[in-house]
Amino acid sequence: MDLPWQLYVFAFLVSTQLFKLRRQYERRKALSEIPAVGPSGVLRSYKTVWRYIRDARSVLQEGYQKSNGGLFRVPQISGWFVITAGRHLEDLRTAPDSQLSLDAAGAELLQSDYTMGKDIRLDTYHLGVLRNVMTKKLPTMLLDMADEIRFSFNDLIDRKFTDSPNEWAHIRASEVFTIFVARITNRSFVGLPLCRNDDYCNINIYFAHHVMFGSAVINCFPNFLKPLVGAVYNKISGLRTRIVVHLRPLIEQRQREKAAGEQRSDDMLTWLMDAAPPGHQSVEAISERLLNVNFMALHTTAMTFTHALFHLAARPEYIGWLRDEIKENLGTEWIDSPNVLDKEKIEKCWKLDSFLKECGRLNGLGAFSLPRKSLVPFRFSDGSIIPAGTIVAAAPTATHLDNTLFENAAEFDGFRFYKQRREAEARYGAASAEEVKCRLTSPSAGYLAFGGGRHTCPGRFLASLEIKLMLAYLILQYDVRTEEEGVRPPDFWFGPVCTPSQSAAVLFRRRAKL
Ligand code: HEM
Repeated sequence: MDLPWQLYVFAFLVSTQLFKLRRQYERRKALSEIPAVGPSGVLRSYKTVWRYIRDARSVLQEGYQKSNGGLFRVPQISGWFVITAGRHLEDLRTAPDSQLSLDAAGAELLQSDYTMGKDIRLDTYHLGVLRNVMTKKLPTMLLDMADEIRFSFNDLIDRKFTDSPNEWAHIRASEVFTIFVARITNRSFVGLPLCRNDDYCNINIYFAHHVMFGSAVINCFPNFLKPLVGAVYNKISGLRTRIVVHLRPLIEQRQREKAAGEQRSDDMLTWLMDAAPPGHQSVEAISERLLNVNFMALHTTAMTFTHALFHLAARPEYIGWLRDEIKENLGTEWIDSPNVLDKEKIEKCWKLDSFLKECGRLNGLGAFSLPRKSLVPFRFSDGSIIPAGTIVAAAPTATHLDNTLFENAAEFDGFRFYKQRREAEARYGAASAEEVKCRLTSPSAGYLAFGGGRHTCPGRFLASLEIKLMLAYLILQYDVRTEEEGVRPPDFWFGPVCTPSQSAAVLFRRRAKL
């Protein structure tokens, strides 16, 4: 008797799921030595999974405190994540990619092969461009960014004012400053006029939603169905195709200019085209690469800026202190003539640097960071072992609230790092390792806003410069306050992800004189 084909498919599906469950069971057994947050039984651990979805920050905080600087694990729908602190965090930061891999973690957590495209994992040439080319070009990028900042403040903020004197305009900060950052960043990624094109900016902004939502959907399906679900999802979303429509004319023009030996634009698009190895040079591949670089650059920078703006608006005393420092180091001429700016002058604003670092300490991107997947059984320096296939990460919020790392850790002190830096300078000299450690862009085992170790964010120098310039312009040109005076709008948390309030407004008032 012939069995119906549906039965074969059913048997295949059941056996792949059983195989998966068996692997999960073995991994669960291998991790049983590591203390768990909440009950560790298969069914009872789901209580903590639910708690994690609603309030990941407190789950990670509880694990961090109970483990006393050791490893701990938190349950997820798909198994357990192992979280590091102290010396284990140092192991995580320094482990080679062949043992603890960021790309493999991205492939699992973000389903990057389907949401972002396989190319970005198969060849990471964009990292070389960010670390080497972009960082050297910052002094010239700065001038373009300053010009775009002036345009965007005129276009997106000043238009909200009528002519009445002393007027306060309500600005929905998250929404407006995400558009700001998309324009300013893309001024040095693709130049004018594309950086001001609304559709182009929106594609880049919504790509983050595409990745986050897509990974949640695709993760619900068994591995063998993921390519199909991924293809359907990309077709429906359409963003990866739409970006090519905007970039094709620019890329083809630059290809023609290069062939003719002509002078080409000096921007991210050109640098990526020059660095792309064979097999990654098509218009589609370059467009996708730039879309992915934007994915990593835009929301991170916009959220960091907005968090800082909310702190500033709730604590007006800082506005005066920072204004004095900005005037002293940058003057005011650059507001109308960006050409007079230089990077060194901005770097002299130590109070601004410290203020931003403190904002990043207390209000970062979330409670879970530095995700890595173990490709082999990984041994920590104290001998603890996690099996291959485990997701391991750090808990930045809990680390940043650790009183043994930061005095009065729960308190906001905008000049905390400024005071430490002045002290380090006096004791060990300017540019000493101790002084450098206090800077916004210096990661450490206790400061994780930009990740750490071999994968420390390569865009942090650009982000720092961009945010400082935006804030400097804002502080010189406007007074700001929160809707409820002195009260910072509460952050929005979903699972381990933190964003500044999406609905809160900041009140802006134009200053009569600088
Ligand atoms: C304030 C803004 C930013 C914050 C807070 C931030 C934060 C981070 C964090 C936490 C990581 C993970 C590091 C790790 O796992 O160890 C990361 C990685 C990364 N960031 Fe940023 N980032 C920012 C801006 C940018 C910008 C502007 C760019 C690009 C121009 C960028 C490009 C990247 C890339 C490519 C990676 C992956 C590095 C790798 O694979 O080795 N980021 N960033």
